[in-house]
Amino acid sequence: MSGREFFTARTVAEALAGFRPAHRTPVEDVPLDAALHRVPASEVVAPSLLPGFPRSTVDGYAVRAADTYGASEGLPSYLDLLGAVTMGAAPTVAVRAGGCVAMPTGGVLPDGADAVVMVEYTAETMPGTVEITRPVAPGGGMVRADEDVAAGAALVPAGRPLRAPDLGLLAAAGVTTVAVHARPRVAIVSTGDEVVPPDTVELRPGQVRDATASALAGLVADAGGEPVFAGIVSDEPGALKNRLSEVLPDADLVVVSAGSSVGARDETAGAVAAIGDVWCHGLAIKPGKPTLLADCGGIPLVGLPGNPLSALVVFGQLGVPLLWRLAGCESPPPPPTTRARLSRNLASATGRLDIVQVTVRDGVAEPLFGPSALLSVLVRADGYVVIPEPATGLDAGMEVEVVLYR
Ligand SMILES: Nc1nc2c(c(=O)[nH]1)N[C@H]1C(S)=C(S)[C@@H](COP(=O)(O)OP(=O)(O)OC[C@H]3O[C@@H](n4cnc5c(N)ncnc54)[C@H](O)[C@@H]3O)O[C@H]1N2
Ligand code: MOO
Repeated sequence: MSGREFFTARTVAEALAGFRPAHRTPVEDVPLDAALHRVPASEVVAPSLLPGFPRSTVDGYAVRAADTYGASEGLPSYLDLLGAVTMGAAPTVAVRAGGCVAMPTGGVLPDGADAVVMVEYTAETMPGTVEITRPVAPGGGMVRADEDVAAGAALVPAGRPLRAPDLGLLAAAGVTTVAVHARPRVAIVSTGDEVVPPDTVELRPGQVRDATASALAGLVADAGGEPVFAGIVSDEPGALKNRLSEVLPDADLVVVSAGSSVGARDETAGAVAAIGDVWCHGLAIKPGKPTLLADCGGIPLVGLPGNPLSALVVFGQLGVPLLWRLAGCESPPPPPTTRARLSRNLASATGRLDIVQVTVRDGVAEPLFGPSALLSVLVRADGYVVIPEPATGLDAGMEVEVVLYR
């Protein structure tokens, strides 16, 4: 191994801050039913006010608030019933002093009215007269024409993945297509002479089925990307460089797993250096030290460790934020978390980010140990605890934040 070492070890914080290829996916128009979780390329400005008319929020009577001042059960105000508003239609009658108009929830407030008294505080004791037993302030029981969305206001911001209520507000405003960043296409390349496709029935001694590509495709899809399986490349010199040249033109991000350690057959760093600029080779993270980041003519490339567990941990920390950024989102939606007490001490080295898999039961986070060659550790975990770069460890009994898997 002499002479072979990682040539630029960086911290994860440095990588997140410093490895920022400018590439963004192109913008496309999609209909609302395909827009969930997509990232708007620019803010969508409301074409008109919402709700667009002053609107009752209760069943009752539209009034002039001043006509209800001082009203009580003992001393009601008496108002003339001037008519009724019909749902989905313009009022045919206005409210004048001393009068009121029957209102359904969601109806258009008639001219002259500035509030709606709830039906519970009224009584129609005589035909044509309404008794009001509680006062209402101006603006009570109604919303203004521009109270949901004002003129020129943004319906949804740029750069934040669309959520279900966003789709509702866009629909309410009559916006039925939205300009979003295309899903980043992520070319997933596995390497290694021993790695064979998952549908291989009989394994020869030493062969392993490609576990990483399928799992990475799941993480990519979860983060709004489009996984593209780019096959398994042998350790033969030149093979990886050739495959990378083929996949780069159609990719927004390239992910290569294995071959980035310091072993004699580890070809990734050489192949990548031949076609791009290596930003770092070696990252201060456990697991995942043999990570490589490169810029291949503007397209980011992440070289992941061979162990599937390590590959998935690193992709979660670096690949996922990178993927969102490619799609125009700088602050991806945070994963769910929970607070739990740590069951035992955890050691770390200062300057290194540690990701520790845990189970969580009854508020206790129990670390799962085992070499990163064991993918089943990730399957058993409920989530992970981060030991931050400056820390030398975490103490048993401490309350920690567990990032949960969904
Ligand atoms: N002398 C040292 N040896 C190792 C070091 C080190 O620092 N010094 N680091 C270890 C760590 S940590 C890891 S992680 C691995 C990473 O090595 P590579 O990135 O070069 O990956 P490989 O050696 O090719 O593979 C490691 C392991 O993972 C299996 N593998 C690879 N690809 C797949 C796949 N797609 N699906 C399933 N399994 C896969 C492969 O068969 C190996 O067993 O290096 C350590 N060694
Ligand atoms: O860092 Mo390796 O990536 O620990 O398994």
